[in-house]
Amino acid sequence: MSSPLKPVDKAAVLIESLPWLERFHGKIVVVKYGGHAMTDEALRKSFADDVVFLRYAGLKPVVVHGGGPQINAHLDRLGIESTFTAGLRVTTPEAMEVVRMVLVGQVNREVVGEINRHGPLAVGMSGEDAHLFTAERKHAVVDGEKVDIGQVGEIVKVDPGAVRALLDDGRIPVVSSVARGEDGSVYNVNADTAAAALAVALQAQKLIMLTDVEGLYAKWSPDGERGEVIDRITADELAELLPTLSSGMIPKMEACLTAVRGGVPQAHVLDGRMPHSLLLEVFTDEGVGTMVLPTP
Ligand SMILES: Nc1ncnc2c1ncn2[C@@H]1O[C@H](COP(=O)(O)OP(=O)(O)O)[C@@H](O)[C@H]1O
Ligand SMILES: CC(=O)N[C@@H](CCC(=O)OP(=O)(O)O)C(=O)O
Repeated sequence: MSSPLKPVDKAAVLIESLPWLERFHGKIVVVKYGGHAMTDEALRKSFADDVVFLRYAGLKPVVVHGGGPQINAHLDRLGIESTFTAGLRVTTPEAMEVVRMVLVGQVNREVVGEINRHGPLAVGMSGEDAHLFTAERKHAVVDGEKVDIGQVGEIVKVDPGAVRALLDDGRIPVVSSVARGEDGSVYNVNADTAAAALAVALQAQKLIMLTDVEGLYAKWSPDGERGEVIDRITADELAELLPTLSSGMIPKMEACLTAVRGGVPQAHVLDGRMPHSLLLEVFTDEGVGTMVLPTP
């Protein structure tokens, strides 16, 4: 295959990754793979290639996947209405059955299958397996008021033993964001929230969120307003900005804040629609998207 790059430029690209390879060798990176970044076949393949690349480059990637659009499609097919409050799906017992079926039975299998085209690397798990996530019922807060949103869970305990065992065995854990309560109830956990909780429990070096925008816009409205993409923000600055955010960015940026305040050195929001954004973030000097850092 011919390439527009001269050999010397190819070598420059490869060598640019050396400091990052050194820095992240053997380190855990939690990647949140959003449902919007998996709607296209080519993107699913490039995501799987990137995760396998990270693994063979000596990092320890852990994937936590979402599947919001896939759940919506299934609920539509069944004629079940679904709404979101503060970025979280209001989850009736009927919707919970669909959420679990789609995340664990469909999306998880697809992500595992795509990665395993490269070899026996990925192992799928639900947050219910080996008590990975224990959750309690969560309420949303809208205009200062507590609002009931059904079987939505807030993670109160993470037991990452099974994930660590898979990493020690050289595997790539692929986790669905469904959790159990102490009382045996099943909960729908936002996948960003689940990824952050796992990144903290594993003391990951990075949390990377792949979504359907370039990063966090300084200004955003549903009718098309877009400000600049914020390339770096500290935890304290983000905490100040949080009350002004809307829709899916609320759980996503809350998750970045939880991760960084919980000891993860960097959390990133990247454009999952751009092929190989994951590799560019980890292995190049520029970085892409929005990076959240601890407040110095
Ligand atoms: N300030 C903002 N910057 C970027 N996106 C925003 C912002 N506020 C709200 N959004 C919305 O949040 C969406 C991402 O959240 P979500 O749809 O939950 O993604 P995912 O499925 O990847 O988790 C964006 O597509 C955009 O519509
Ligand atoms: C409570 C809640 O909102 N759960 C999410 C879980 C999936 C998810 O988070 O998917 P994305 O990452 O693709 O948005 C939902 O039901 O859609």
